[in-house]
Amino acid sequence: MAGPPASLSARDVGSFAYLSVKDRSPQILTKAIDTLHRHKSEFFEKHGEKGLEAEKKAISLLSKLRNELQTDKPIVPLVEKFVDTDIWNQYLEYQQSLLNESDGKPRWFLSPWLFVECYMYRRIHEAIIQSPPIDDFDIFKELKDQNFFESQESIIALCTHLQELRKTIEDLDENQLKNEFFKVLQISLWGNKCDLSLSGGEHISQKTNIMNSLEDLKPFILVNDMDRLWSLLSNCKKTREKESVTRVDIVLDNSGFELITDLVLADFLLSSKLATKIHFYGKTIPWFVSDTTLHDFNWIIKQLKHSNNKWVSQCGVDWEDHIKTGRWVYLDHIFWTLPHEFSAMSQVAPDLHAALQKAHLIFFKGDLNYRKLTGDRRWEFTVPFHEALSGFHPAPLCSIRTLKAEVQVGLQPGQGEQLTASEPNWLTAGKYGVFQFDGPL
Ligand SMILES: O=P(O)(O)OC[C@H]1O[C@](O)(CO)[C@@H](O)[C@@H]1O
Ligand SMILES: [Mn+2]
Repeated sequence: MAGPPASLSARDVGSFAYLSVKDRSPQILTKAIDTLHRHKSEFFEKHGEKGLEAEKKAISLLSKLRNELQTDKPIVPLVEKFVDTDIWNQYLEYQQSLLNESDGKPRWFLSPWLFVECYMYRRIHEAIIQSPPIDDFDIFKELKDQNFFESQESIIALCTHLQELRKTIEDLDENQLKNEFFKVLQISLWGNKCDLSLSGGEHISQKTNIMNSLEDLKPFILVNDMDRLWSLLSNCKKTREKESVTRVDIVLDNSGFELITDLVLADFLLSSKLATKIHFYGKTIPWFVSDTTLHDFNWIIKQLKHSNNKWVSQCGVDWEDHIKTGRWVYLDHIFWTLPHEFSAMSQVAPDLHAALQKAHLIFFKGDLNYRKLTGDRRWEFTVPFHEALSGFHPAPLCSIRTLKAEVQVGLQPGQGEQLTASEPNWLTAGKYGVFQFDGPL
């Protein structure tokens, strides 16, 4: 049997992977360096001379990293001891083992894009932890926070919608509840347009009320398995015994506006009783610019709670309560910031895999999760999603993702070709989206 197709890689000159490594990644590193510069006086105030030295050290490490990338140097092992250092270095050896003699060592413009891109963010983290006393500095924090502040109008609209809905939710009939479920799902999907790594760290936020755009955006949903999600969860609700649990896990993506849309979805699942418990998974270290860490998660809920808008602050209060009462649980795991595709999870992180198996449904938010679900490979557009998952089926799962990388499976025959002919960048502009489900019918 033929193996899976080749990985996306910057070795394909002109591909999105190539352009990302060539242009976007150095741009992100430059911004990171600039951020350190701008925080110089803050470091000095906090730590005195030691803070200044640390800032210099981190900048020089990041400049070195940018130079390695731009001159296509071999990928070198991580040096600083951290919980995942050995796993990373083993993975590097594995990548080395895949190469022919003539290719030499894994390199930025040769190796799989998923690997080198994850590696870049892991090296950024290494530069910071090698620079105490500023070793807990989140270099992307201000960008994430800015995205949140700039999306205020849309956040107010979402929180108002949710609070109004909660008042009457008990009175809705099946069909009305289904429609509301579909609305919060679509809000969460389009929330994924707002990541900051696609824009190279340039501001991108949700300035307008997303609620008004849902109808207009429907044609851009290329795979729409929302009905299957409804069947699954409404069935759980109907058949659930009194004290038993329906757990939905959400593998989070970006903080800021997207996180709010995910929390709205999670709140709706509880209020509608489609679920009784939510597990959120975030990142342990700053990742792909805008991804959610525990700090971002707590920060955002606190911000909401202290808002002047009564609906927004009500959301903050309710959500804090969900956490206190254990209906919402935030978890992180080092696996989410490793370079492995998800089909390797049962081997690399059996504990996480076993935890996910206990969910009734898992949502995977965003583009990077989709790339890891499908192994970031050059699949034909019509390959079934189930096949592209390459054996990763811990529980029924659904990718909620706007397309920002050249991988898409599960399309109708001819659909991909037609889009390519009419819109050359349909795979990467974040304009199209999918709800792609895998699980028993
Ligand atoms: O936040 P998301 O949706 O995972 O997107 C991450 C982005 O980073 C990339 O990995 C490229 O750098 C793209 O796949 C995507 O544009
Ligand atoms: Mn992201």
